[in-house]
Amino acid sequence: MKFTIAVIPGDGIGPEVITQAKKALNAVAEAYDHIFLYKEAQLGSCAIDATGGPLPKKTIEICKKADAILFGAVGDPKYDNDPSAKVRPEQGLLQLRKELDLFCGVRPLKAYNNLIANSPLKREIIKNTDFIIFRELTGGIYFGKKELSEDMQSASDLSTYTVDEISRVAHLAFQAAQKRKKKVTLVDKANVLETSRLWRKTVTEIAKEYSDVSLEYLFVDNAAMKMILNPKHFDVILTENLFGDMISDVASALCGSIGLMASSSIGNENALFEPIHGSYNQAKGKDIANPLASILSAGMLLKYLGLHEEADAIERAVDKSLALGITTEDIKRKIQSSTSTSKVGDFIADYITNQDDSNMNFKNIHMGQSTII
Ligand SMILES: NC(=O)c1ccc[n+]([C@@H]2O[C@H](COP(=O)([O-])OP(=O)(O)OC[C@H]3O[C@@H](n4cnc5c(N)ncnc54)[C@H](O)[C@@H]3O)[C@@H](O)[C@H]2O)c1
Ligand SMILES: CC(C)[C@H](C(=O)O)[C@@H](O)C(=O)O
Ligand SMILES: [Mg+2]
Repeated sequence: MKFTIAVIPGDGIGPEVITQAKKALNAVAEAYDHIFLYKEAQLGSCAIDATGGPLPKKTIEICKKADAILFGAVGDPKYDNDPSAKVRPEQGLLQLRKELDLFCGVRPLKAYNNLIANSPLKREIIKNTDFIIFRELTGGIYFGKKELSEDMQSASDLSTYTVDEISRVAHLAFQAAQKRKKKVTLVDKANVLETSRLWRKTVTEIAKEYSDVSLEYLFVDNAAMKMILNPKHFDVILTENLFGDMISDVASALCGSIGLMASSSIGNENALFEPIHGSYNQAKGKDIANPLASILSAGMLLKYLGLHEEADAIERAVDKSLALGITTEDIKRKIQSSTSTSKVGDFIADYITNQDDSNMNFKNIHMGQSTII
């Protein structure tokens, strides 16, 4: 089959990790006889440099025409460290989410058996953790009116939610729970925020349509604590935009590194796939960033296109790289040395091509100073 994929490498480590995800997609294309046509587009700091704005019109056009979008990361310290900058790279990503109405952020977290020792949590606490965050992505405080007073002595960000905005993401969360352990945890701050109370009321009503799914409520501060003390408590977490951003980074740390956590941003017409991490500019160009979150995002993209077997091939290759310890430094095992971003990508692509490891020459895969055999 033939698919057009919009590819937005973005800033910092974005291009490096997206190169590895494309290697995996190319290996899938070859092994399963598909054609992936890549249309590259700019977004973020690189787009500001090239066009003056973070989201060129051309990028929107390319994304709208594509079957799916693969995205790296945005952000640059020159904007992070300048609170008065009016144009910012992140605005490009937020505008794209809004423009394409990508209202549902899906962020799965699974504890890999081969990485249990890399978790900051005790083995018995992290083992078998498997939950998924449904994060509302186009509403709330991210998109409300922002104001800075003329004397610059006060500022405000407005958070607004409508019943419709809450309902559409809630339905997707309940439907996902029906295929999993049948439990939705609504994470909010209903003891303080009016928007959270609207979330509770709306989600409680919707839950009646899913009698096979149980609904529980947790305040976000308690949820963050529980995620560390007892992550197995969770199945599907449903939450608003800002809380979803925060708890997904907390979740990513549980399995050992944010460099492992993939995501999709789903709308009715389009879908974008991206690692949840940022542009990690300290690592830019060093070939040390973990590419697995991007590679796994490419796997989610394949599932979205209906290519389930192909997505499984990516997941198997990732599992194998973890089993063999062919990993970047953020998840290396104590007794092993790490390898580079590009070598991890090469391994994954080779493994997909060969479908197993019997034809592979591991001697080519250098583990820092040593080789793995
Ligand atoms: N979706 C996005 O594009 C996105 C997400 C988060 C942050 N940002 C932007 O990225 C820039 C940097 O933000 P930040 O430092 O807060 O977050 P970050 O995710 O870029 O990095 C935080 C830390 O996570 C680790 N990390 C991140 N990606 C990794 C990878 N692939 N492999 C190994 N370790 C990894 C590193 O230890 C890093 O110091 C900012 O400009 C921010 O706005 C963009
Ligand atoms: C870059 C930023 C706008 C973005 C967000 O806050 O949504 C990021 O942190 C994420 O998690 O995708
Ligand atoms: Mg984030």
